[in-house]
Amino acid sequence: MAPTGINGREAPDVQALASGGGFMCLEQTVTGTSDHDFRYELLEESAQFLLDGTKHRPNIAIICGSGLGSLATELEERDEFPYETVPHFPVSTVTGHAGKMVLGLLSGIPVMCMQGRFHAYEGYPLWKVSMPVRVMKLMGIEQIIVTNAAGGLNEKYNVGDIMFIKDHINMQGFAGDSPLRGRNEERFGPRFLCMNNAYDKELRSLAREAAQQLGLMDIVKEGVYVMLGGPTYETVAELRLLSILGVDAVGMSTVPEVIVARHCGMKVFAFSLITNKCITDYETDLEPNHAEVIEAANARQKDLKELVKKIVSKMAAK
Ligand SMILES: O=P(O)(O)O[C@H]1O[C@H](CO)[C@@H](O)[C@H]1O
Ligand code: HPA
Repeated sequence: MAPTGINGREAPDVQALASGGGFMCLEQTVTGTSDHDFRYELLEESAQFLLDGTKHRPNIAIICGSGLGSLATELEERDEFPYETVPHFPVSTVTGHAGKMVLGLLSGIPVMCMQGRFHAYEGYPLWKVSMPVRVMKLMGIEQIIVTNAAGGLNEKYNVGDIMFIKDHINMQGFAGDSPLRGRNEERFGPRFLCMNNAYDKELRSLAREAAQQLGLMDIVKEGVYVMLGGPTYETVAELRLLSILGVDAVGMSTVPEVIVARHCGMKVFAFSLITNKCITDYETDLEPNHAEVIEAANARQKDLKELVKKIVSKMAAK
């Protein structure tokens, strides 16, 4: 019988781990927070399951943020895979995140959409939040569009603005956490990863071109995103601090996905839809809430769909 470990779980085979038999963080195993989903072979199983269920072979993926999932409904000849049916996948628990992988054609171009993402505040470790990105890589994805809903901290931003992300501040990284924490999987990428060009300049320039052609440039901004752990919105003091740090938009996602995408060599374009203005003074009764986030996302739905379609066409043509 296998020896029983912490919390009645099977004790980790430390020797196998040390010799590379399993790709999980030893500490996660010992603390009982890993359920072994991190192993390369299991990610291959998720990827193979999706490939077996569709004829589409996309090179481009889109992660849909809060309220932005209807982008996936634009896909033609859709194949949909609820997360609970995909081997080794976590499930989405947040309103505005349908929880499906959708493959199909966007303006005739094969794409893959994550209609709903995973967040750290749902209880997932960062590696699990971002594991679908590795599954995408194993399916052939080379370019990814990461979208989110975010609070506008830059005073010049209005609700409904679209901020192309040019850089981020990885707050979790400051505190010692990372989706890449643990033994490095060389089959995906290097142990030490540079992040100074994480957001691809060429893709951003294509996106600007697309926005220009659609007459959207007056609502397009370019700025710095920060991910906080959530699920609380920020205090006034926290927002004032972030403002001093040079943050333009505040959210609770995206950064782990971008880190993992860059680790495995994908090109990244990302944008935030500004769904609310961050409240930086004490003299107000206004309070941010998720309903307004979804409402603002719905209001900008049409423009976003057009923009993403055009960007995808340009990405496919380059
Ligand atoms: O980042 P996405 O998933 O778009 O969602 C944003 O909206 C939610 C808060 O209203 C948080 O989940 C935040 O991260
Ligand atoms: N703060 C953090 N996350 C968010 C916000 C916000 O104001 N709006 C949408 N997601």
